[in-house]
Amino acid sequence: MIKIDLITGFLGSGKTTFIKKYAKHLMDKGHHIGILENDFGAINVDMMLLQELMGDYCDLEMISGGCDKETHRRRFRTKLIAMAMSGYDRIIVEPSGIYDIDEFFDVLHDEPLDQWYEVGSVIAIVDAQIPDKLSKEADYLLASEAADAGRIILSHTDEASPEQAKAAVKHINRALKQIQCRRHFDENNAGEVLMKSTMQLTKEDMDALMTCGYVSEDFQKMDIGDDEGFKSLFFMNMDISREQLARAAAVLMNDKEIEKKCGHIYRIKGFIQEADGSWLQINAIHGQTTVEPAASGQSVIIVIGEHLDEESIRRELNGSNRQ
Ligand SMILES: Nc1nc2c(ncn2[C@@H]2O[C@H](COP(=O)(O)OP(=O)(O)OP(=O)(O)O)[C@@H](O)[C@H]2O)c(=O)[nH]1
Repeated sequence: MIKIDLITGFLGSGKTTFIKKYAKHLMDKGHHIGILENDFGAINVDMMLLQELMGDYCDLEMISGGCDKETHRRRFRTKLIAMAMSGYDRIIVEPSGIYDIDEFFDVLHDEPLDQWYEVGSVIAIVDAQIPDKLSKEADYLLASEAADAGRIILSHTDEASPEQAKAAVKHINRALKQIQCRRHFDENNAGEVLMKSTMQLTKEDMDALMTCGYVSEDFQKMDIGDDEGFKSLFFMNMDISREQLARAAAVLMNDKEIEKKCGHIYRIKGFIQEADGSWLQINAIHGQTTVEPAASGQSVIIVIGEHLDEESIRRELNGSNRQ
């Protein structure tokens, strides 16, 4: 049987960062792995970020999104059928930051996939700096991902205070209660919740994560509709400098007046090209923007959030809202 791992986590929690490390660890152990990027967006930035892993023992596959839930489920299934013939012994699935976890279990329970695959580790990555108040939909995603996880990694703990980390676990428990799930995580127990930055995970941590399994818990489902709430917007070929982008990202994510016009933004990511042709990778979470050189890229800025207004955001990125 091929083992299949699911790595969930809200926008910007650290899934891609974790997968880079986890995949290397699995390859060092002699596994032949496939990474399936299961993204709802039209362009898969994460796929570009994982390119460096590709080689004899690792392949990347992607399900292109921009479709309704049923089509996505069908594409996921078809992809797994093809991947079962490709000689992998372990598959890692990274869904988009907004994901209905049922799709994973339902597809794997159906024939013929149930004959070929067994669920390995279900790992939920939760940002220790998660805001105390989230929308109903965001709380549902948080709880549904935690409910079945074999382990939770509480990421960004290097930036968070111990109180913030405890508050994040309390938040998960509150969200679980809201969906009538009995599962409860102990704020002081390092067993089920690994309180560590994704950058600081050791080989021993990875060994434990490889075998952490999953938990089957019942909870009340919520239908996160295809068109309401969360949205990913793609701004292609923007003529924007790194300074202008950092400024716009800070305003878009922190300014309450701008939020009224543009919507609630959780995440901005993408690439911009410098005048000399080199690429910069942009990552904005918690209203903080980091810009780092990237080996390659595509001229796109992705803005993800709730109730977004595309034109207002475009104007803000162009710096024209305040003129
Ligand atoms: N300080 C700190 N930064 C982190 C940690 N994990 C990830 N990051 C950074 O947070 C940003 C987002 O990380 P990603 O790994 O891209 O997050 P993701 O969950 O794949 O994000 P989405 O693609 O939006 O779903 C990047 O700038 C990472 O370098 C962590 O534990 N600590």
